[in-house]
Amino acid sequence: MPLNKEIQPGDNDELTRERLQATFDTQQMAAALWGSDLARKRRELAKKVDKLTVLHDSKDMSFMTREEKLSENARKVVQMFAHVADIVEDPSDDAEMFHLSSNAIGHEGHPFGVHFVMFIPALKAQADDEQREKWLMPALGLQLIGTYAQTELGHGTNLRALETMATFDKATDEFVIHTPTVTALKWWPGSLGKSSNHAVVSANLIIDGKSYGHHNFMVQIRDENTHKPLKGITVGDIGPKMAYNASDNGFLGFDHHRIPRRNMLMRHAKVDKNGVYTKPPHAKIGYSAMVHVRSVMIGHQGMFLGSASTIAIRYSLVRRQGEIKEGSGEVKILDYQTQQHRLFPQLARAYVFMFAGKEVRELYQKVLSDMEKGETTLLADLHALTSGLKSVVTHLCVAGMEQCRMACGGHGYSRASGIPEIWGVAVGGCTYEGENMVMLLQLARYLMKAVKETKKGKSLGRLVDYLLLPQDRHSLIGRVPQGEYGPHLAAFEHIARRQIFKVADELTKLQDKGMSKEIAWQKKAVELQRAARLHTRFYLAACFHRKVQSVVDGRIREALADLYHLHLNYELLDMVNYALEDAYLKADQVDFIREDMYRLLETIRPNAISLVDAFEFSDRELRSVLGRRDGHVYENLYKWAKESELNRADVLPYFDKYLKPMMLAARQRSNI
Ligand SMILES: CCCCCCCC/C=C\CCCCCCCCCCCCCCCC(=O)SCCNC(=O)CCNC(=O)[C@H](O)C(C)(C)COP(=O)(O)OP(=O)(O)OC[C@H]1O[C@@H](n2cnc3c(N)ncnc32)[C@H](O)[C@@H]1OP(=O)(O)O
Ligand SMILES: Cc1cc2nc3c(=O)[nH]c(=O)nc-3n(C[C@H](O)[C@H](O)[C@H](O)COP(=O)(O)OP(=O)(O)OC[C@H]3O[C@@H](n4cnc5c(N)ncnc54)[C@H](O)[C@@H]3O)c2cc1C
Repeated sequence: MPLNKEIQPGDNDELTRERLQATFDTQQMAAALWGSDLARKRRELAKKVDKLTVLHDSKDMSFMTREEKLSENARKVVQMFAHVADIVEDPSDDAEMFHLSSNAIGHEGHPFGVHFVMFIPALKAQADDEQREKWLMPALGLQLIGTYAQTELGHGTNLRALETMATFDKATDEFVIHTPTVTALKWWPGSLGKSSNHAVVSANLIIDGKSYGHHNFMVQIRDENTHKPLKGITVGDIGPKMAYNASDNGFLGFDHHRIPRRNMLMRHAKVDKNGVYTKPPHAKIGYSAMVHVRSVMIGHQGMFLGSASTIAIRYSLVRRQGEIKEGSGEVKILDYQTQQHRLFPQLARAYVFMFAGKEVRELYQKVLSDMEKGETTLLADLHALTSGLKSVVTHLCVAGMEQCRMACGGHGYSRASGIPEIWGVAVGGCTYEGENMVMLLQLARYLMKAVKETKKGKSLGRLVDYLLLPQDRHSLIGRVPQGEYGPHLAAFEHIARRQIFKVADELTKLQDKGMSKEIAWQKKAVELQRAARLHTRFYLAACFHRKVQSVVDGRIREALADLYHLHLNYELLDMVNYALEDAYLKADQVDFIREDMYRLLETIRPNAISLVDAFEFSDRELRSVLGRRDGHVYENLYKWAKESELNRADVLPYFDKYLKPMMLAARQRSNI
């Protein structure tokens, strides 16, 4: 059977020649990336969105004001829901809906962003059956628009310091929600500023003067008809951000606002009409909406990096600049080793982040179904895994996207490339859902506990089983036949294990000297977050290995294995100091890794375009002139620039108002 190579009439010949070199079928690679069912659904929904003009951007968002962006995306999201039954197979499938939303709306936000990402998951996990009936059904049916209001002006990370109060009033069977200080104002919730009319609000539960810590409450914030804030509620937009400006992130304050007792989400923790409090089965069960987003972020961040890699690699095959051999003509910039070294490792990361995203979602679903039965054993594992992945993946994604931008030279800096907006959205991920450093330290806590168990000969969980294995003193990289990469993966494991035990020992030594546990933790915090990063990077490499092993088609497995081996080499070199510290690797082995990496760059080069085609991002979804599938970049860059609002007239008023008078005056002075 001929291989599918994504060639279409009207494509730039350069790209067609590139595509013809592929050693694999791109649709089969797409199936490996997304899963065959989702890959098919994505392809079909993209075609349908192409035909539905009401879902198309009315103009490029780069040329819009913030209010125009909000209005445009509100229009599109409403149209999207109006046509949803004709476009997707299963509107309750988050993945399918997310891809529809990426195609039709893009990534700059819309009024239902946090509604679907946090508000609904919070209700699913934390509302009891009666409450689900009351709010979840209307929320799914779009009868209300919700947000998740947890962060305050004064505190986002330290949830124990949140100040918003929910004081139980036994006499009226109500909670009084109150914002006692300016720092207690809710700050940041997506779509809160101008769009939402309901919020899941985190507030300190106070009964008879005793605080029970923060819990989640359903609060209606705006009138359903007039959309005006309800009495006792102050709400508004927090202003423009680095990116994500079609979202109205907002502030929210309460002045002794009363809600019924049954508005506390009571699936796990409960308060009865006498003010008797029932504890949840796990203290952090109320954090489940955050864990949900962390788990979905991994794959989505992989998509962002995949988008940037697609843009940069396609453009690098159209752009010619300079000669490698004098007189032989200008080369495609992707033929430079430096360009390949800049881009292919990012492509490999995008692949593994998407694979890890899939694995972590499976674990999340398992934990969620366990939670339904009151079983919470795996919650700590999931929290540790998502905390580490969330932090490492967002950090590497934005670093990788910046490489992609720079790899596009000047045009990468233009919004026409599409990279600045997705970079801006992705970089937010380093902060939202738990600031990265803080979340790494959460994983480090788990790892330190795991060390304690290991010393008793036990494992804390599957993710840390490797801590029980003995440490090898020397790596076998370069000492086994070429083409065997087991020792590379073993090196990731070695580096992670060594750092984890090293910092655990250092903590013990400090405490043995009389230092408190908390101060010792502070003294070793940087080393602890390093341990968490190394553990996560080992997890990612092992995940890539599992994926390659699972692929049945030989051609796909071979092409994926090239990316996997490049990933092993590139990441090991990035962390090589850890392996040199204890002479686990020797200089000749590091040279071996480098040379193998350069070899792999050459091997991957002919497959480069098909490896990015396999993401199957439609042009509508990519929103990039540089990353166009057909490769017709230059004529379209010119067309795009002409759309700039500055080109509406040859002379703009500011010239007559400021510059002309200044120049006239200068000329007059020089004539005197
Ligand atoms: C229109 C159609 C659309 C369709 C859409 C379809 C669906 C699409 C789906 C998803 C899309 C997803 C994203 C897509 C990307 C798009 C781009 C833009 C989107 C923007 C959206 C942004 C949303 C962002 C929202 C937010 O940011 S909400 C606020 C988040 N806030 C935080 O994360 C706060 C961080 N802080 C904390 O979590 C905690 O305070 C802390 C740091 C963990 C410490 O907590 P605490 O003080 O309470 O605990 P400790 O004392 O430190 O620890 C005690 C023990 O508890 C353990 N622990 C802590 N947390 C947990 C947990 N969650 N689970 C389990 N255990 C936990 C901890 O480990 C300690 O254990 P111990 O054993 O060591 O004692
Ligand atoms: C785009 C975007 C969307 C958001 N959407 C929402 C939303 O819908 N709902 C919502 O409730 N919130 C939302 N947020 C808020 C977000 O969750 C918080 O900003 C985030 O959790 C970080 O908290 P912070 O702002 O308090 O940072 P801070 O904690 O003030 O972080 C500042 C610095 O202090 C360090 N630091 C803080 N604590 C520690 C510690 N214990 N140990 C070591 N270092 C520490 C951090 O590492 C960081 O370097 C959003 C934020 C963004 C950017």
